[in-house]
Amino acid sequence: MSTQTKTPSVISAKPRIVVLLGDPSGVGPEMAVKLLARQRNLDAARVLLIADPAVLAEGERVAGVKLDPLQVDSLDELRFEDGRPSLYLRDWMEGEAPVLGESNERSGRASFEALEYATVTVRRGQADAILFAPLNKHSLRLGGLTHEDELRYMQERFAVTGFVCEFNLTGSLWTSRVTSHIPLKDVASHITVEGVGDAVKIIAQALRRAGVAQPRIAVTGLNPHAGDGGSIGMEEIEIIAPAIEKLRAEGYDARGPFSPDTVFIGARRGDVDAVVSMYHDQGQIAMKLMGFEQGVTLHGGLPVPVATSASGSAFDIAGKGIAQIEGLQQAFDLCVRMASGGAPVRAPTETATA
Ligand SMILES: NC(=O)C1=CN([C@@H]2O[C@H](COP(=O)(O)OP(=O)(O)OC[C@H]3O[C@@H](n4cnc5c(N)ncnc54)[C@H](O)[C@@H]3O)[C@@H](O)[C@H]2O)C=CC1
Ligand SMILES: NCC(=O)COP(=O)(O)O
Repeated sequence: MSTQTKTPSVISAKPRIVVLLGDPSGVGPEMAVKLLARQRNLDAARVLLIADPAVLAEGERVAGVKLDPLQVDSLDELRFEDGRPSLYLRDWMEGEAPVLGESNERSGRASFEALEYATVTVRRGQADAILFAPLNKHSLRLGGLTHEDELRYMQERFAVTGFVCEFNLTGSLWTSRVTSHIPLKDVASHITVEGVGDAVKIIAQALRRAGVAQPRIAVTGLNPHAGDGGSIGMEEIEIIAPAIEKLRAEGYDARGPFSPDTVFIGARRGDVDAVVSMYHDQGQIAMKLMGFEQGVTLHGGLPVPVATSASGSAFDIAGKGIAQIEGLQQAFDLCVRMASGGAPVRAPTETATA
């Protein structure tokens, strides 16, 4: 990898995006290298890649591409050149090449440390957005994460006290969820009027910023067939319907509760702009079936855009060089648009995801 300094060209006010390689044992490094090998991405933003050298080398080997970064020795000396990624190396793997295709503590620690550095650059005012290639939550836990997930970790690092929530986007359809990465057995006890309200309000606000003046939001039930009039559970009658009523009284176009298995039929038709689900898989199974390859996860409620692909660490294909990057590309494009300010946070096309 060359670290030669090229003659600097004029630096524009392009957004500064921190890019992370994701879990070293998965497809993340390969995906990130493939992404940064696309010159148009380097022309669209000022990219700071924060990486372990052994992980980057492995990503380059698998992707079959060598990057030409501008190496910076410390964040105090951070600088950018047009059309070229800046690279800040940290030796988290202690010189060891990643073991591919499994969760392990070393990879988890490296992913976790990278995440921390990314939040530091934002807190220092050196980055406008964060894009990470797929992480692996089990590895993160082995590496020291004690939070529910990376979003709740970043929430703490950014001192955000309000509600945060993953948005999953496929085409022009958005989803948010009342609960996220918690065991299914705990979901019901976390469904509250306030929680439903938060999940609707956060996505309504994001959609308004994206140019949808009065977002139409479908809310799912918790139980099969949305409880079927109370015969399969009472959460719809006692919690979700009252939450929707309250939201409507406050001016939100919230609708439902709808049967979780069929709500996406109308949503796919364009009947609503967003679906708020009660738990992860109610939304994600539908969304991933509709557009796994282009899917994006945006971390709502943080001070800067933080995005990643809807696809994960894919241990089963790590090292094979076949990982697709369309979702990560869409996530990168979304970071560029959002961090550029003013540009609508919308899907660029119906099939693509933002
Ligand atoms: N962007 C992120 O950070 C995400 C991380 N995850 C994490 O990833 C881990 C594994 O999650 P799973 O649910 O097993 O899903 P996964 O997305 O890693 O894999 C599901 C299936 O899709 C295929 N696949 C995934 N990415 C692909 C790509 N880029 N190109 C071609 N095929 C691909 C895999 O080979 C596998 O058959 C978990 O720890 C999860 O938390 C999951 C989703 C997003
Ligand atoms: N934080 C990224 C992430 O968890 C993406 O996966 P998903 O839970 O939204 O499917």
